[in-house]
Amino acid sequence: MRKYGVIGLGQVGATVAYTLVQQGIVDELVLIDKNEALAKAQKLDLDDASPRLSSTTKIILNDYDALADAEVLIVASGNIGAIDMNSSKGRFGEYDLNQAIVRDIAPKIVASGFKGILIDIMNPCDVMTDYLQRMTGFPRNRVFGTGTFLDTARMQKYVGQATGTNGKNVSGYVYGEHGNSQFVAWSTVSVNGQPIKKFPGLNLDQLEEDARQGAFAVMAGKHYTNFAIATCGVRLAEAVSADAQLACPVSAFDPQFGTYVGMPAVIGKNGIESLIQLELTADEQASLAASAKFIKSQVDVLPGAEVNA
Ligand SMILES: NC(=O)c1ccc[n+]([C@@H]2O[C@H](COP(=O)([O-])OP(=O)(O)OC[C@H]3O[C@@H](n4cnc5c(N)ncnc54)[C@H](O)[C@@H]3O)[C@@H](O)[C@H]2O)c1
Repeated sequence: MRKYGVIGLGQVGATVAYTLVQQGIVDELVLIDKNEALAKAQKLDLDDASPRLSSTTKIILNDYDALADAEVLIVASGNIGAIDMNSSKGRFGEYDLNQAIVRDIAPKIVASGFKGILIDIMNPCDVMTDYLQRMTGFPRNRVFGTGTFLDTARMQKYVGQATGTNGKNVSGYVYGEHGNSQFVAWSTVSVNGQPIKKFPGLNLDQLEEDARQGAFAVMAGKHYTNFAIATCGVRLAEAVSADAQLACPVSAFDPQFGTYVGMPAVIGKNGIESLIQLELTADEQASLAASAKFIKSQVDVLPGAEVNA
């Protein structure tokens, strides 16, 4: 029996839940949101789909205890309305509100006896992932964030468009913060197996900026993003369940920096199975260190963050 949990049933959590139910990925799904009416409505809506689906998912509502035997817990709580599109704070518009969410949910997750892998989506993603790990005290391999998995998909899409290639055939990674200090490590990027430097005339700075601003391009029209991030979250959860040993960029704890930061890692049944340390250029290494330093500075000041630092 496969059982997952999702905390936060707004645009992102609801799309994660819908994907899991619609694709028959889980047998049981624990859905949790502090907004009882919303949680109930999401369950009703998903249950209404059940007679038309080829699989059946049992949905358990607002019961932390039911997480005890869940394999994966996806944290998609947050306050998307706190992000001001016109502010340079970006995802840090949610910083104050979402750190309080961590302090609310972390003890409840621990008390539930949850023993699985926790995947954080909540923004600012690297900071909240690190804080969740510290406040739960779970081993670091069992907690990771979606990090730059989505930013890397955006980079693949834009590089694919610029080179007339399907983005699936673009490899390489966006490193660093899921936020302003992220960067494309161009030394890792190739198109159909050819290094990016073999494609002259590309405006790499613009492509990097397009990937960095990808969320805001979507938010300009609908004030949230959901499909791509839910796809990323579900893909990572499935990689855990299948012990896929999937190499992909996520927000993982790097002892070198003492914090969570976006970098390639191998995902399997233990969560982060290993970090992939690529030989970056000196500039890329410096950008990664600077991004990690910024993330750590934002976590270290949070109440209680010193406990499991
Ligand atoms: N990492 C990424 O790449 C990425 C991409 C998109 C969105 N996000 C983030 O995901 C989060 C969710 O986005 P959204 O658009 O669904 O936001 P949303 O505001 O629509 O939904 C958040 C939900 O969390 C619930 N919630 C708040 N506090 C809670 C608590 N203490 N316990 C349980 N539930 C609680 C709210 O009731 C709400 O239903 C945000 O932080 C957003 O910035 C991250």
